[in-house]
Amino acid sequence: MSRPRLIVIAVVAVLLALAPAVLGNFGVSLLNDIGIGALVALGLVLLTGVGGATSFGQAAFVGIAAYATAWLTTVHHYSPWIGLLFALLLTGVAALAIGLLTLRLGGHFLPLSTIAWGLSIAMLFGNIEALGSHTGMSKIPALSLFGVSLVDPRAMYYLIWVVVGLAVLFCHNVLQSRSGRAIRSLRGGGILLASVGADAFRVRLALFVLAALLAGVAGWLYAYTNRFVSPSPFDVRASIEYLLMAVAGGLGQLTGALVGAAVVMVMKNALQDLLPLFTQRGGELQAVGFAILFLLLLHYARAGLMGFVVRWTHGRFAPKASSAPPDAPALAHRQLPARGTRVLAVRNAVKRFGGLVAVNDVSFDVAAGEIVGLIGPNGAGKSTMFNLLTGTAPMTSGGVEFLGEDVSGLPQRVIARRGMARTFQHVKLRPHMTLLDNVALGAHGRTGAGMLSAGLRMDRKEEAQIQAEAWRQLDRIGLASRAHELAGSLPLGTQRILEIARALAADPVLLVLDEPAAGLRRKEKQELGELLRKLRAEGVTILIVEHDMDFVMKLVDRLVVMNFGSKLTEGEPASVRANPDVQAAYLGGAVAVPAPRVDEPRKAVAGAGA
Ligand SMILES: Nc1ncnc2c1ncn2[C@@H]1O[C@H](COP(=O)(O)OP(=O)(O)OP(=O)(O)O)[C@@H](O)[C@H]1O
Repeated sequence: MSRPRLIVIAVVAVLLALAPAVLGNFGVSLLNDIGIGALVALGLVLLTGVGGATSFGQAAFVGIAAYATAWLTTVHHYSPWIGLLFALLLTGVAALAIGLLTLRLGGHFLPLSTIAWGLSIAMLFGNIEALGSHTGMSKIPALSLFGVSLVDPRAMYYLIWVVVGLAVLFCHNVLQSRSGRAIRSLRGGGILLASVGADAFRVRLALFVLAALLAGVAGWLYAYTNRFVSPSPFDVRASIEYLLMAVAGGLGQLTGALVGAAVVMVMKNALQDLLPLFTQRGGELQAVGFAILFLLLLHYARAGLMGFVVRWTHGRFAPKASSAPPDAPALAHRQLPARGTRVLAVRNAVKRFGGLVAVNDVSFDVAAGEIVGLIGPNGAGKSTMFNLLTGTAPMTSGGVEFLGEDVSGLPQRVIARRGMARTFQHVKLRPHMTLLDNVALGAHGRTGAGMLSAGLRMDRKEEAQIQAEAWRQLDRIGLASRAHELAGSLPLGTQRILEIARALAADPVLLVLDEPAAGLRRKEKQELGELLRKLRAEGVTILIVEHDMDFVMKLVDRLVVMNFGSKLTEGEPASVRANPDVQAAYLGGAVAVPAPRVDEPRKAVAGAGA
């Protein structure tokens, strides 16, 4: 960690430690509320800010935990610590059930569904007699820790802020881990994650449960801080307040949760004190005040207050990145099949999009250690074929065998984990992640550390291996010196090469490349060609779609040519080049002479199709 960052953390910790000594009861209670709010907002920073799933129902999880522990300790007189376990269990199970039902909803439907369950859970609290209906439950016993009673808010203060500190550390660790890279890639879409062997739904579900558990811890602390629970602090209005905290502080920064909670709580209290001086309708105006703050933030400070701080410091407080790979043993390597054995067999593949037959009864094989080019004019069905064989899209009929096993119908992530890695025609990198993190994501399917072990830093050994692998692959493509730059800062052509490094980090048997040379300069193309030849020499099998005929002809062992969705022919480059049908497909039959170099098939075909 950088020195200035350590100093800032130390100063904040000392100030927080000294605060109860100098603040009155009101100040301490306010800081307690800020700490509890920060825990919920922390979950929202992860879920909404990083993971891209907006929740308007987080207060319901606070409520579930608060009521669970209140009920267990007041009605059944269990220890508050058993109450904590019960509260977290109930919150986790509720989040799992709600997540399973709603997280597959796309677009605006997910936030809408969070409003629905947020409303219904809060209403439920008010309608259950055993939970005190609308009056709630009081006389929650005080907490005690190592024989010390925490009945005094000053004593609770230390517990709350130690928990907040530990929660921030846990979330920070998670974000820097294998799970964290998957979470940070959620906005890149399910296909990207599946291509590295990850299940986007499971990642989102785990994140949803983590955010709910943070809200659950907040609920447990709430119950013992206030020693009274009633339905209203857990309704959708409270959820919106938590969301406002996360937005105000900065959805992209964990520390934004703390800053946002402080801003919203202080503002809420200030409005509560000030508005009655001017009007009797202070309560209503307070809601208007918050609405205006929300609008101003969305217009002028979407990155929140911490976004300003990050920009102001120019990232100087960012953790110091290591400029060398860690010294760690290599990740386990896959046994590559013997050269010449069949790696891939596509059998009578058909794909229909409504009335359009994009792939029509195509069959071909790819053997271990060869480079096969899939070529054809624009719209021939090459990318669709890639999507079918990688499991990205389902076939209408036909089958695919990979390494001797039928993989037709298997999810993309399962096929990826069996050793098929791909790149995309439209590059799918995470622009705000470093080159190193983007490549490390590729090793997801080879490793297994989950969120819990990452949060507790029990994944150190595996993480060092992943980092070492990512450095190795970056070095292979000549980008190691730029490891800590953001992927979005690279030119498009270089981003394509970075995608290859990510695919290589998966230790593939078959590398499926969709137009890797597009946008590359001459020298970069030469280097790419050298890299692919080197990979072939190492035993990696490569299937490549490419429009640059010069590049393809010099590189591949065999070509499969598609036209209008069907296979036109296949064979060695020289024979394919001399094939009149192929020339006709590329040049529309307008020129019947052999074309030794077809530089721009797109233009030729555009002319042909006209
Ligand atoms: N999701 C889709 N829905 C409907 N039609 C599609 C879809 N994807 C592809 N197509 C159509 O299928 C045909 C084949 O497209 P595809 O992208 O596979 O061709 P291609 O050979 O990869 O072309 P290019 O070289 O331009 O990338 C095209 O007519 C395209 O419009």
